Amino acid sequence: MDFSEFVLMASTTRLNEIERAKQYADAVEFRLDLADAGVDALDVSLPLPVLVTNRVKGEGGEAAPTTDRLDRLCRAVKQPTVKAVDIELSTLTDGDGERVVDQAREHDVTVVVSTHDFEETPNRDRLLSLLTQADELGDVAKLAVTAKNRRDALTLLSVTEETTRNGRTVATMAMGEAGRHSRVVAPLYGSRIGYAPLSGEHATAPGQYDLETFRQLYESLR
Ligand SMILES: O=C1C[C@@](O)(C(=O)O)C[C@@H](O)[C@@H]1O
Repeated sequence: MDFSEFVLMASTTRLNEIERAKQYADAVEFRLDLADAGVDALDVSLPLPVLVTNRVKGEGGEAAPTTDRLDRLCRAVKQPTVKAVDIELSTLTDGDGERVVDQAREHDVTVVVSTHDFEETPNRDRLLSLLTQADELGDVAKLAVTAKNRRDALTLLSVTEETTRNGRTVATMAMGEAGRHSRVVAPLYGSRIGYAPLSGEHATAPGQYDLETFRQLYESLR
């Protein structure tokens, strides 16, 4: 997956949902940290390409910050169905996430370098700096922040437009109610990934649209 165009990810913990997701999604985000199944569940052929995420606690996930978390990601990228892997920027700058990137490179798997802020939307300079750092360490620079008001959403959209114009591949979204619309609008400004659960009750982040709604809104806007 090269993310040269927008990719709508069905975000899921259950790979048997893929058949249903196929109707609306371009790919699947498998949330290893939230799933009952382990890496072995990926050892099958699936109808959509998989982005694997093993989100650490503190960035919206359930995985403890152990070497086992990264071992699982390293094993996952060896599965032929896995075409992209998510690793947090903080794991690359303060942790030992580099080996996940090395393993991904070896298996021709795209690296999404992510940052999450569940409290607020940092200022414009900080957003630009996070996206620039992430872009330098991976293939897609991803930023999920919390918008408290429309101005926050606008800041994120503006940063998305600027970084895309400068040739970077980014994925952005504002979590929470005030930023909800940004999930379907950000792709118009260059964001290359949207995340949506098959149904609202299985949301993996605040303010997500369900998959069908996301697809419909996106198609009607673009
Ligand atoms: O990091 C992201 C983005 C996300 O947090 C969102 O806001 O849609 C959803 C997560 O599943 C994914 O790993």
